[in-house]
Amino acid sequence: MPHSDQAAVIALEGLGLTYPGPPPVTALHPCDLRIAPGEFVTIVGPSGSGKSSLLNVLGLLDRPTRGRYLLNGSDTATANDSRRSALRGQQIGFVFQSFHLLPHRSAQENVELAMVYGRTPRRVRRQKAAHVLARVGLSHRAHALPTRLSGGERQRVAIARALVAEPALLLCDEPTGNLDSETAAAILDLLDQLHREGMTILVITHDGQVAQRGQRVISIRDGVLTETTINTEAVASC
Ligand SMILES: Nc1ncnc2c1ncn2[C@@H]1O[C@H](COP(=O)(O)OP(=O)(O)OP(=O)(O)O)[C@@H](O)[C@H]1O
Repeated sequence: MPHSDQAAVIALEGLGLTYPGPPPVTALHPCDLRIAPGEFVTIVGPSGSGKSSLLNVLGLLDRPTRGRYLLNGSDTATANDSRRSALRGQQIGFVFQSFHLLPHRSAQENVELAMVYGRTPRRVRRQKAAHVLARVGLSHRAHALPTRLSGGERQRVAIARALVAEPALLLCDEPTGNLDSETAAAILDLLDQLHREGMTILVITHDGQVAQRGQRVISIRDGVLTETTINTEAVASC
């Protein structure tokens, strides 16, 4: 159980986003949110509620138009683009609905490629990739191409790739959106397992059942965040 005195992985302070237009559209109304290390948080909302806008801001792909966003203690709003790219690479592991794997590279190579921009020697890259593939239960398919893997196995590779740089946050965008319900449940079980191992996880989804797997469930509607289930001391207020 996270403690409120630990540094937050995500701290939003009066963060908001208005697209300039014309006409201007306020996609995110000013909100405060704190996610502590080791939490498993879901954000759920219908189409047009602001999920992608929030994901883009949290993933450092877009800048808020007001407020502050501290990622693992670093103030991202004042950072320049190259610092933000570095923070993104070091602190965030992304998991997408459609996996985004390189089709002509094996599972193992897809994971190794997530480390090529660092200074990790090849031998260590191989070891680390093998280790995370084992962690997601995919050692036996390490040398398969993505086209020879099932949807669930592809998402496991994508999760391994996201984990390999040891990010502070696993940021998942509709991680089960392309999977049948049984496979989706297995992927959510894997996220649960990673959470129990101490990973900080944020899942953004339109699916209420997926959202219920979170330790904290935050709903987003018309750009307003509201905490609906609170199992910890952490609080979101908007
Ligand atoms: N570039 C943009 N310029 C102006 N308005 C935008 C822009 N992108 C999104 N919006 C608007 O901001 C609001 C939130 O959109 P957003 O894409 O974040 O919602 P969403 O919850 O991700 O929707 P969906 O589930 O359909 O992808 C919507 O009203 C949308 O029309």
